[in-house]
Amino acid sequence: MIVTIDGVAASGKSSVSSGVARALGVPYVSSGLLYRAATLLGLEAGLELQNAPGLLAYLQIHPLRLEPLAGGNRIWQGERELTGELHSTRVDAGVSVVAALPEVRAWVDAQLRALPSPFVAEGRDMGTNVFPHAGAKFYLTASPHVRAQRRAQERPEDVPAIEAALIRRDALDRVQSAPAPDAVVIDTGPLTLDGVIQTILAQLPEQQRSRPASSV
Ligand SMILES: Nc1ncnc2c1ncn2[C@@H]1O[C@H](COP(=O)(O)OP(=O)(O)O)[C@@H](O)[C@H]1O
Ligand SMILES: Nc1ccn([C@H]2C[C@H](O)[C@@H](COP(=O)(O)OP(=O)(O)O)O2)c(=O)n1
Repeated sequence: MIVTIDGVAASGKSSVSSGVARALGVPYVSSGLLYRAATLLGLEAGLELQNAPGLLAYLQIHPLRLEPLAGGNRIWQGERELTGELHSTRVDAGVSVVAALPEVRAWVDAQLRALPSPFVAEGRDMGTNVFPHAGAKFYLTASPHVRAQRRAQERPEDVPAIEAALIRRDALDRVQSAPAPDAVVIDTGPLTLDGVIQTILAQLPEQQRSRPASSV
């Protein structure tokens, strides 16, 4: 079975997906990391981020490999691990431009659809576009201020600067970020991380919840 967890930036998608995936004993798949890695490579290559043909040609020559694990996803370009470089302010600022390119979206979607299920997939359009037949779909929200306060633990900027950047990115990502009509929408603002994870686990079909945890 595929479980999708979509939502706005810093709503808790990757932390929640990791917790749900661990409980189910399956990997989780971070689609955002592929957009982030494409952005990093485009910036490093000095490409205009709107230049879809140039970016795709570069990605064909330097393919990326996503390693989905329950504990955290890793991403590689050959022997080089990019994971630790993907959550910088510079990548945050450029990634929405890259994610708006239909050619790049098709490239990401093809990689995701080639992955063997079961898994938990997180991003923006997992439940709408990439895995519309997923067995369970969730969509996480929280106010920009709550999200900025959370992100401030991980970024050097202060809360107002992070909040402004999140609002800007919400607007740029809006097209692909609508919840699936059959997704359960969860406001994570009043909940702890574990509270969100338990809310999702409680709504999964019984046979899914009782899967023994494996060592993924
Ligand atoms: N319900 C929650 N309560 C408090 N902090 C949370 C909650 N959900 C996520 N966080 C924290 O907020 C930050 C952003 O979460 P993350 O999983 O990276 O979000 P996303 O993948 O949507 O960008 C992380 O530091 C995470 O630990
Ligand atoms: N399925 C997806 C996943 C991410 N994106 C875009 C939107 C976001 O701005 C970036 C980065 O997404 P990611 O989930 O890694 O990060 P945030 O939670 O937004 O901080 O990629 C997308 O358009 N579609």
